[in-house]
Amino acid sequence: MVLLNTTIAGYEFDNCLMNAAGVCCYDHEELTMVDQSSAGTFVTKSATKTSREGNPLPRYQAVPLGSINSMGLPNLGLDYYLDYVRQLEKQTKKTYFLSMTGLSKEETLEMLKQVELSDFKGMVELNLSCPNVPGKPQLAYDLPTTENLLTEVFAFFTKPLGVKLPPYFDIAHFDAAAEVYNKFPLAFVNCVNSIGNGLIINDETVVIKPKNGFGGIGGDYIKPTALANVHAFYQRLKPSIKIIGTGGVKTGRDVFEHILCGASMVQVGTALEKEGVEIFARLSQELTEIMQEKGYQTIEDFRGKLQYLA
Ligand SMILES: O=C1NC(=O)NC(C(=O)O)N1
Repeated sequence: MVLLNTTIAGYEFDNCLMNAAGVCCYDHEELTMVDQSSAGTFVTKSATKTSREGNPLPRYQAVPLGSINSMGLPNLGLDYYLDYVRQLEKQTKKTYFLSMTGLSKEETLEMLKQVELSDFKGMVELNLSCPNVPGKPQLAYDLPTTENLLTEVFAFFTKPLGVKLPPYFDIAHFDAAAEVYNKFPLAFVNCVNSIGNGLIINDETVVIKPKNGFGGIGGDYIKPTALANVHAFYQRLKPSIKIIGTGGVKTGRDVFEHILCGASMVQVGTALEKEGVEIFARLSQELTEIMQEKGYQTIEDFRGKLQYLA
């Protein structure tokens, strides 16, 4: 009997699959679709203190090998998502993820203080990596500022909290970033957000309007980078900090590889946008078949057990 359950920060999930923030999670309708699918849970669209329109359209384009987006954090505001999840928590034992990101340190701290004072029972995914707000850098590429923020966060925040990270590309950066994250009681790190500021061209024109076409890249293009970030942090972080793997997942084999690299949970973005929530049942079935073939009962039988060449 194969089981796809997983645990993060003492919270049990009956399935190790969920949406990636930003995909199928903008409003009650989309969140309900994920909640009622085979996914183990959902994460909300990254919330800011107040609702945001986001960037001008067209701001998302699917392409054969993935996607490009420069949404610009369109969302309905923290209260909308917090109230919705708190209502759901009254009806079920499931643990949900609330994604958020302030456009300033003050805004981030203010939102987290509001969550801390609420009866929210789930986990926070603090997005430190949005590449698409013009003029705003991907915070987690600035490690001193990130360390300063997390120091102020954990001075008061006691609920489970993880961070959504951008992809790093240099071993020295994996080392330096892990050194920072290991200083904090993080529940998880989520590797990776889209690869920021890519460019996709159709004939002679960019395909999205914001930032002259520059946008975050997802899908097949980013799986090698996503797997490397999952494994690099799995190798470097203290065991209490779990890894969520995101990036390039569209088959059960992709899920298997993320877990092999060390992921305890796997999020689906671009492929979910393309296929809809039925993808979770398909991925679960495909992963189950792979595990059965290999004689694995649970994901712990192979999580992190990527083999190297002698
Ligand atoms: O963190 C984010 N990553 C993305 O790729 N896009 C969204 C956005 O633009 O809102 N945010």
